[in-house]
Amino acid sequence: MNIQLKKCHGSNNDFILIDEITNSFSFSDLDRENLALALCDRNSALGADGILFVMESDVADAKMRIFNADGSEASMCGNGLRCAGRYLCELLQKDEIVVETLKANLQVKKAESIFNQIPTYQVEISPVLFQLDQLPMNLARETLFNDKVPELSEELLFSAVAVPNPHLISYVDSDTIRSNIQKNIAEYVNGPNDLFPDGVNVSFVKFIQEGKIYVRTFERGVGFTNACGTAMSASSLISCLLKLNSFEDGIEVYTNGGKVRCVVHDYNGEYKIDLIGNATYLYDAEISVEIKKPESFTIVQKYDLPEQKEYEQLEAYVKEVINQEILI
Ligand SMILES: N[C@@H](CCC[C@H](N)C(=O)O)C(=O)O
Repeated sequence: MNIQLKKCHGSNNDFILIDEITNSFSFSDLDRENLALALCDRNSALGADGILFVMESDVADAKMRIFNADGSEASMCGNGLRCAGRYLCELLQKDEIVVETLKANLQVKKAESIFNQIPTYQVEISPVLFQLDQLPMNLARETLFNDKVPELSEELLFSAVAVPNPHLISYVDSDTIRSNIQKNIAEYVNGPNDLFPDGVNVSFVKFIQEGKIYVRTFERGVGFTNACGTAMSASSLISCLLKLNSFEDGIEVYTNGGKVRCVVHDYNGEYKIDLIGNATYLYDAEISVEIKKPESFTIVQKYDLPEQKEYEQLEAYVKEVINQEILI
């Protein structure tokens, strides 16, 4: 069969978007898993952090499902929702829509450009759950907020939160960011282990100054990525709870893949986060693929799209900030 796809990114967290609304593919979940394994493989002709499948929904304007590069399905993807949200807004010719995801129906809207003329979308990140059984994380306590987990480190303080995909967050200094500590912890909790039976996204965060943080994330099902939208949102929330930042104020979140703005809302102890950032199209392509043997897919045609040029200016600016604040 032939599949038309769009390659896109949010903060250089890159995705293959497959439209199951316009095309009636009737994939099974095993097909989606195998497509993710084959098409996201960085040694293949495509390569990506995940596949976004957009579909019809009975309860919202449309549905998005996200499959990680290792074929696992995640309940949410913030950077992916900006890309799928843009695609769906354009398809449905609306500026504001509701998208069904695995665990929640989320608002998406076109927003003012975050930098120059870069296409920018705002997505809702919720629900926010602190109970450890929601991640799940096996510790003999109900929640984990800025506390030690001796199984992981004798020094670092961790917070655990599901938004609703699971995140483990530690605020650290630049030396720790540059060390192998994050890699070792993240590989441990994403391998066979007793603490996180389903794995977890692991972020190390550096507070730069009020309203400005840097986040580096090792994603469950992928490895280190340029950025993770739900991780940037969860890290912003933790920064407010740590009183480093304020609720309702914009927080500029820097990553190796770019910069977004997060606004954390506190509705009487119920939290929601707005994640505002780019949704950039890289190219359109058509592949020929045997669905039972997707690893032997070939590219039939590919059209590069011009948007990345503008994004490169944001990348240059962000690189300067990271060099000053993190590397030195
Ligand atoms: N990159 C995403 C999150 C993708 C899912 C994650 N790897 C998981 O398994 O939870 C984002 O932008 O939020």
